[in-house]
Amino acid sequence: MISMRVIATLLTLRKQVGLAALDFRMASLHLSQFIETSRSYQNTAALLHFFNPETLIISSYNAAPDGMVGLGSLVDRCKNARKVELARGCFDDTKGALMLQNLAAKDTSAILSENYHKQFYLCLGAAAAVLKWIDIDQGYLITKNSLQITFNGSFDHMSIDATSVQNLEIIEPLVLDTNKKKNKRGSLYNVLNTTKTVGGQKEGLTDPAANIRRSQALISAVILLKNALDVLPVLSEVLQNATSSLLCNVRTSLCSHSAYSVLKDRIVEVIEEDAMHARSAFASRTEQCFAVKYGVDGMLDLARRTFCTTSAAISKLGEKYQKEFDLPKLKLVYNQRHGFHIVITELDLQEKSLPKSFVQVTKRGKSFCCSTDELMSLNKRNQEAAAECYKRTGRCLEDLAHHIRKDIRYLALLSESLSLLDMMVNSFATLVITRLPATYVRPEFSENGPIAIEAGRHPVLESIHPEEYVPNNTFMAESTNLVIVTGPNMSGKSTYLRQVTLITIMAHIGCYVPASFASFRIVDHVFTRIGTGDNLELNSSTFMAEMKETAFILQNLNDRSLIIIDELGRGTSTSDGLAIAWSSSEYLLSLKAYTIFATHMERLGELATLYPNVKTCFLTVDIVDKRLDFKYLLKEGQTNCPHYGLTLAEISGFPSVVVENARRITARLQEKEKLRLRVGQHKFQSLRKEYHVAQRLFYIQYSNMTEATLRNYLQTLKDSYLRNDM
Ligand SMILES: Nc1ncnc2c1ncn2[C@@H]1O[C@H](COP(=O)(O)OP(=O)(O)OP(=O)(O)O)[C@@H](O)[C@H]1O
Repeated sequence: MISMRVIATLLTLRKQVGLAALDFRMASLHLSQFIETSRSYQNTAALLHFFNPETLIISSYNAAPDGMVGLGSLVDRCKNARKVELARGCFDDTKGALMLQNLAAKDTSAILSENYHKQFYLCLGAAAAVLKWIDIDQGYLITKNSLQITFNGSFDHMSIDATSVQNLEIIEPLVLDTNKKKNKRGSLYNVLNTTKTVGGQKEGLTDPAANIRRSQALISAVILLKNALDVLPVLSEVLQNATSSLLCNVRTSLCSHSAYSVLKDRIVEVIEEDAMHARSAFASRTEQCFAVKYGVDGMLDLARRTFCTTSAAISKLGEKYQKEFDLPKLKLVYNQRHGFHIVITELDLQEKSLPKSFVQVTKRGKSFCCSTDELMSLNKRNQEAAAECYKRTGRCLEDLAHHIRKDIRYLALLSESLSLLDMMVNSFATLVITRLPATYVRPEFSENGPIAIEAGRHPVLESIHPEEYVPNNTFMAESTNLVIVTGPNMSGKSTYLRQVTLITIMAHIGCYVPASFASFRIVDHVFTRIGTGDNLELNSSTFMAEMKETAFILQNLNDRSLIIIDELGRGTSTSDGLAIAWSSSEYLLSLKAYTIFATHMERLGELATLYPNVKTCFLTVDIVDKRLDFKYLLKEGQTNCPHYGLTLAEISGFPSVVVENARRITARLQEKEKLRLRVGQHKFQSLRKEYHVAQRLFYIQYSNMTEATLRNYLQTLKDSYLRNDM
């Protein structure tokens, strides 16, 4: 979820929604325009939840189209946002397009062409309103060519609703550990969050409200910019042989652009060639004080001399204390809050007490922190000298900053490209390298092909127990679009469902995936229904929550959705529950969307005898010494561990007479079931066989088998058809 300093504008017309979200921290504007498929604006709500705006601007005229609930209730759901109503005239799409052309950091001819304008007039209108409001009401003016503009239509991105983001533990883990704290390593975001740059982490620009001294921030920004420009020649060399269009684009737009070398020459007229950004407080302070070249400002050179003299005096004072008090391990440490102070551990004190002249004593862990009158006075002079250096350096850099600002569009491109490379290298590529020897593969994509994953693994769970994790395969296609997964409690059903979804998401964000092979049909919406207990806040019962979540999925899915349902219909009577699960499945299998359904209801598996596009799978479990031995291996067919409920009851200490009686009842029920199923199976068996052969032949088009392998495959297919083994 993006937080803070986002202002969003909404404009709707019939079922179309245009949204503009202006993010102050990133100096970026996100435009979206799409057809709202949900009557209660669920897609729009998901987007607003993602942007989490502090202000939400809507048009004062927003009549609800037929059958829609109206914007009012949606806007009320954004509890953190201040609502602002503007006259419809402020949402002028022509003005919006002109403003964006003027403010955009990149060339906008592609996205603001006449075609685009006609098609996406709602989000352009929304953009006009937000830009007008920040100018007139807030007094902010956005500099020309400085705004990053992104556009998401409903056709080229995958949306994940807020509940699914929680269910899949994408940003934060659901499970609380024994200390009631969330396990911070347990989410997909934690696994991928290994980027090194600020942009890569999506943290963004400095918050104007933060209490950072202006000149210090300026010096640090200029040094960082110089360091970024320094790496461009190296980057150009590294990308020399790159073949991907993305990397080639980075090389041509960054490394060969003359604007960057001109900028660097201008910076090194003022800044020392070897000025580096340092992370430690002490090193960064020294770097900042000495960043500007000698001779640029006489007063600055004088302040530096005082800074050096006092720093040297402080260092000598430390040596003096070591000898005088016989404390060879005594250290003088610098931090931003206290400046220089004495640090000595209990152990190094060797049972001596601290000298009387040591004042302001505090204890941190096993160390004492303190100072002396002499050190405090030197510290003060040293701090004043540093402050004077910052002030003077800041002034020296003002001209330079003015010059740099003119090139802001190139800086925006530089920051965006380096953040992108950071994400690709330090997050995605690092993930692959650090998980070796576990395999991560480059996923393949097809327009209408299957989702096929070989030896797929859960990216988060695998990182916790790499040796023990059992990989599993997945195959879903339009001809097998409903997969029913059964298995006892704790056999790994939920994990498998989450694993398939997380692998799909990773593939769609451009990351390698934990599998030995993976191919995907483009998924534009992920839906999940995973029971996580009652929603106390909304006072919904388990059943009600289940129904609401399922209704949401059934109302909003489309042909390219991926749906995972972990149990449905448990919270009501057995017959009603099965009826709901059965009819929802029938609805889902009649569409082109792909669904995986985990359930304890074994009867749901009968769907596979009626519909050829339903596949049943089970997670294998053995019973050893009356105990369940979980294998976590997914196999095709019905469960290999029938009546595990009875086994569990027996292990739990049920009287044997009760268990025996239960076994007799189950056996009688099963006999009747078998008879009924035999009739059904007989009727559909030959049809199913032919369907499966046709399906396999059809999907050969998406494989890249060699001719020899293909011949082999066809022969095996023929043999199993003749053997009746399909
Ligand atoms: N493929 C796997 N390899 C190794 N361990 C696994 C695997 N899948 C699941 N597990 C382990 O099994 C535990 C139980 O898995 P999970 O919660 O998915 O079972 P479940 O069948 O959904 O249970 P329930 O029906 O009670 O919800 C997990 O916490 C995980 O530690």
